[in-house]
Amino acid sequence: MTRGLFISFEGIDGAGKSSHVQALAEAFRAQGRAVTLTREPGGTPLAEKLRALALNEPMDALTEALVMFAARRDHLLQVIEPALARGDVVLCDRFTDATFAYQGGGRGFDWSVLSQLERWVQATHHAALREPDLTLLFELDPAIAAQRLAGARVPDKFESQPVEFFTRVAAGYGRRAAADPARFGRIDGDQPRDAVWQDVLRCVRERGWLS
Ligand SMILES: Nc1ncnc2c1ncn2[C@@H]1O[C@H](COP(=O)(O)OP(=O)(O)O)[C@@H](O)[C@H]1O
Ligand SMILES: Cc1cn([C@H]2C[C@H](O)[C@@H](COP(=O)(O)OP(=O)(O)O)O2)c(=O)[nH]c1=O
Repeated sequence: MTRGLFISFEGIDGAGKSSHVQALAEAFRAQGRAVTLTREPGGTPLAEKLRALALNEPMDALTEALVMFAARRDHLLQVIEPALARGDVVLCDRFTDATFAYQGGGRGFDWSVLSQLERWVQATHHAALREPDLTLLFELDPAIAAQRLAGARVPDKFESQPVEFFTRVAAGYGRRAAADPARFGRIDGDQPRDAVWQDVLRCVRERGWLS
C-alpha cells in the first residue's frame, strides 16, 4: 500500500502560500494520488468553531495556544491520521510550526510549554510524535507581505497586527527550521508567482514524491 505523506505550508500572513496549496494538490492528483486538503486552525466542524474564536476573539497567549492545540488534536484524530492511514497525501495549510511562530514568536509565549503541548497533542496510536514529512516555509520580508495584504482582504485578528509582530513570527519560524532543517523546504516568497511554484515543485521532486 502507498505510504501516506504529510506536507504542511507555513509563513507569515501575506507570504503567498495559499494558491500553491491547491496547485500542489492538483499536481499529486494528476499522478494518481488521493489528496486530503485541509487547514489549521480548522479542518473539522469542532476545529472550525475553535478557529472562529481564535481568529476573532481577544484572549491571552496561553488561552490562544490551548485553543490552537485543542483544534489540532481534533483535526489530527478525525482527519489527518485516518487520511495518512489510507495512504493519502495530506496537504495542510499551517500546522504546529504556526503555533511556535505566532504564539511563541509573535506573542512571546513560553517555547518550552509549547514543546510540551506539542508532545501531548501529537502523540497518537500511529505515531509517538506526529509531524509533517515536509514543511514548505514561504519566506518574505514582513513589510512586503503587509503591502501585498493591504486592500486584498479584510484583516483578521492576526493580519491586523503591526509589522514588528510579523518580524517576531518570522524569527519563530526561523528557529523551528534551524532545529529541524531536514523537514523544511525554505521558499523565497519574493519572486514572481511562477518562480515560487517552481521552487515548491523542486522541494517535492527532490524527495522523490512527484516526477
Ligand atoms: N509571488 C507573488 N508576487 C506578488 N503577489 C503575490 C504573490 N503570491 C501571492 N501574491 C498576492 O499576495 C497576497 C497574499 O497572498 P496569499 O497567497 O493569500 O498569502 P498567504 O496565504 O501566505 O497569506 C494576495 O493578494 C496574492 O494575490
Ligand atoms: C495554525 C495556527 C494559525 N495561527 C494564525 C496564523 C494566521 O494569521 C491565522 C489563520 O491562518 P490562515 O488560514 O493562513 O489565514 P488566512 O485564511 O487568512 O490565509 O491563524 C496561529 O496564530 N497559530 C496557529 O497555531
